[in-house]
Amino acid sequence: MFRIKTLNQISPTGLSVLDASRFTVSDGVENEDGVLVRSADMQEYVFPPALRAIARAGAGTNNIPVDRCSESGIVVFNTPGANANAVKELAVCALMLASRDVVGGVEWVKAQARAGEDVAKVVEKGKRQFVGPEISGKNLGVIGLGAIGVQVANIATKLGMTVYGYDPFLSVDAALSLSRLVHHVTDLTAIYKNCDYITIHVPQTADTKGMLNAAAFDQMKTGVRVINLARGGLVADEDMIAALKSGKVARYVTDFPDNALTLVKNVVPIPHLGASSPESEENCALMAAQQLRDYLETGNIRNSVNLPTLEQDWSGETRLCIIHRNVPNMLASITAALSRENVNVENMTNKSKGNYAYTIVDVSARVGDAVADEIRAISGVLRVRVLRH
Ligand SMILES: NC(=O)C1=CN([C@@H]2O[C@H](COP(=O)(O)OP(=O)(O)OC[C@H]3O[C@@H](n4cnc5c(N)ncnc54)[C@H](O)[C@@H]3O)[C@@H](O)[C@H]2O)C=CC1
Ligand SMILES: O=C(O)CCC(=O)C(=O)O
Repeated sequence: MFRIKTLNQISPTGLSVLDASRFTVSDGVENEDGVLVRSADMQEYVFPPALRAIARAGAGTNNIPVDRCSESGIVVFNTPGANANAVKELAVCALMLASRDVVGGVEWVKAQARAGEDVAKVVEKGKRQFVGPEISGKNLGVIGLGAIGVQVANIATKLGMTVYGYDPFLSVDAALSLSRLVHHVTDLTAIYKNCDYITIHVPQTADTKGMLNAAAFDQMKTGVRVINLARGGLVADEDMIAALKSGKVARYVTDFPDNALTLVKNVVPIPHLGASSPESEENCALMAAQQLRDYLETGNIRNSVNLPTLEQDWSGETRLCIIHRNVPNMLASITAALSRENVNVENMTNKSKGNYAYTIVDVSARVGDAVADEIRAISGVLRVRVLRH
């Protein structure tokens, strides 16, 4: 029986793949084998001894201490692309909110009604103050052309915008999905200099934190409209507030409001709704739960952010799943340990990702803990699991 702890509300459709005969799922289980999480902050999370995997039902993993997980042999999964359509649709809405002062107008109409005014009459007089430009014919810069950025760039071309896209690590899949109408630029300056609207869709990492700062705003057009549905930390708050006050930035639509920003004029704060559609919540939960289930039951890894994708069909009686550092001599040490114990290897696969690697060894015998302990003792091995067919 595997114990799965949920740290956020996870769609029941996703949880339904965790069969109750093999999985106990709740927010109260202890010494959990796996965690299902959305945005809960796990940075200070104390890992219980049994914890082997964390599945993020979503894209961003900056709420998870990924380096600490890797060092503890804990696999971190996410669900690439599963919520991209929901974010794309909110990005279209954000383009409108960045242009037309719908939010200001709605607040004003309600205030008129509260003040006892005849709303139907006053709107015609008052609406002038909420005029905003159309997006058609304007330039949009998309920073980050991953699952979301590509979809936003493509749909914006259909809304009559001229689109510039920037991503120094553009994947082949993303490049193939990108409309040929999108101008792919290799320098952020091209985005800053040319664009009336800029939307950012990159992960928050040490490299991207605060990338939209005073130096970036200085290069942008006066009156630029900025959309951030990615992460709050990508934008330097103080610099954004100064840019809004000076008129450099005409409006800032953010899915990550905080107290410093929320009441500043021309900020449109959205309560992190990017992935909040039933479709996206189901897609993410399903993918996260399936990946977690498969890893716990078979050792196969799909869509991990800290370990390679590695799937091997079962062949043999016992499966050894070994997470180790990506350094020379590991495979030789593992196979030497197996041959010392007279264990025959049926099938073996090894793959690496950055500083870490993963090896699955299927062996014909029903091996015991002694073999696993011998492999655990190899310098560079971080975690060994023994699964039986
Ligand atoms: N508001 C919300 O509810 C949601 C927010 N997000 C956020 O959006 C981010 C992007 O999501 P996806 O597109 O699904 O991820 P993705 O991993 O498919 O795409 C991210 C892209 O950013 C690019 N990138 C990385 N560093 C860059 C840099 N310095 N400059 C330009 N491009 C850079 C990568 O090469 C990649 O193509 C997530 O990391 C997450 O933080 C994602 C889903 C929902
Ligand atoms: O689970 C959510 O609602 C947030 C989604 C998100 O921010 C992400 O997938 O990175």
